[in-house]
Amino acid sequence: MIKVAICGVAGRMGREVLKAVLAAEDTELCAAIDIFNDGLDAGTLLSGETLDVKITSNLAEALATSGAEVMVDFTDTRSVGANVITALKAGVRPVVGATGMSADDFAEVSKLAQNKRLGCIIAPNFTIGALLMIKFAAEAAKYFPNVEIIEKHHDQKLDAPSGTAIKTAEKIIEQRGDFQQGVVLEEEKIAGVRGGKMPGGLRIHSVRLPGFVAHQEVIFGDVGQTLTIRHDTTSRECFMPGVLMAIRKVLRLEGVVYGLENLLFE
Ligand SMILES: NC(=O)C1=CN([C@@H]2O[C@H](COP(=O)(O)OP(=O)(O)OC[C@H]3O[C@@H](n4cnc5c(N)ncnc54)[C@H](OP(=O)(O)O)[C@@H]3O)[C@@H](O)[C@H]2O)C=CC1
Ligand SMILES: O=C(O)C1=N[C@H](C(=O)O)C[C@H](O)C1
Repeated sequence: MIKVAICGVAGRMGREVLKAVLAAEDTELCAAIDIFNDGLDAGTLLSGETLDVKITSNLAEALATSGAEVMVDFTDTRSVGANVITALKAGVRPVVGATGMSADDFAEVSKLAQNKRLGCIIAPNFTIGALLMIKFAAEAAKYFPNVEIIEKHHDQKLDAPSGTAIKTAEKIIEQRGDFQQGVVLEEEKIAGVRGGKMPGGLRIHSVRLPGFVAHQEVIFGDVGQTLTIRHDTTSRECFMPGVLMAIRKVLRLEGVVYGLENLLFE
């Protein structure tokens, strides 16, 4: 059994991971971490059945006393870097779902994972649909270098753009090299109206509204035609096969793997 600590366990994704870890035959919940609910049994987050694992806000202590082998983090952009650094220092392998880690924290995490020879998976998106969308978008960019990304999420999301949109843009930019899109003389009459600008002029537009879960369109344009690659998430269960795969694979890795595509499409 793989001993798993879940950080951010009381959140939308944390609860889903809790269900998945309890249901899988080869994983076992050993620690449950969240800011509030200290001392409550983790089972209260689901049906109320006692799991004999108390929720705690003290990550370092939870990792030191629970025998955790893997820490799954679905906290948020503000906390994820520090949590992952704490896990690696404790010799625990992180599977990171929370998006928006700072570049400085990413660099420190990479160095720590390498020096300690510990696996660490940082995955902006765990769904097969999104991974295929990114793969197909990178392929299309060879032929359609003009492209913009629209991502739509629920209105409680803290980071913008989404980690998935950033990853998609990075893969497209890798394919199209120094290509520059758009008109140099363009003027924004309302600041931000053209979205966020990535290298080469690739724009990302972030929509935040109740009613959405997670959605993205990658729109390619050429003379007289457009091509749209679109992915829609309608519930959070779809992330779980990827999370469980990462929990299993991280045990055999050394260093950081950024993006599940590196493990799926090897
Ligand atoms: N990689 C992927 O496939 C996916 C990634 N995500 C990402 O996962 C993250 C979580 O999303 P979601 O579940 O919707 O968010 P939620 O806000 O529902 O959950 C986050 C939880 O983490 C808690 N938390 C925040 N900081 C800490 C900390 N330092 N220690 C312990 N717990 C903490 C929050 O507590 P409180 O509410 O009190 O602040 C909350 O319970 C986001 O970054 C999101 O972008 C989401 C879906 C899929
Ligand atoms: O916050 C979310 O909900 C999601 N976040 C991830 C991201 O930022 O890409 C993955 C998915 O889009 C859901």
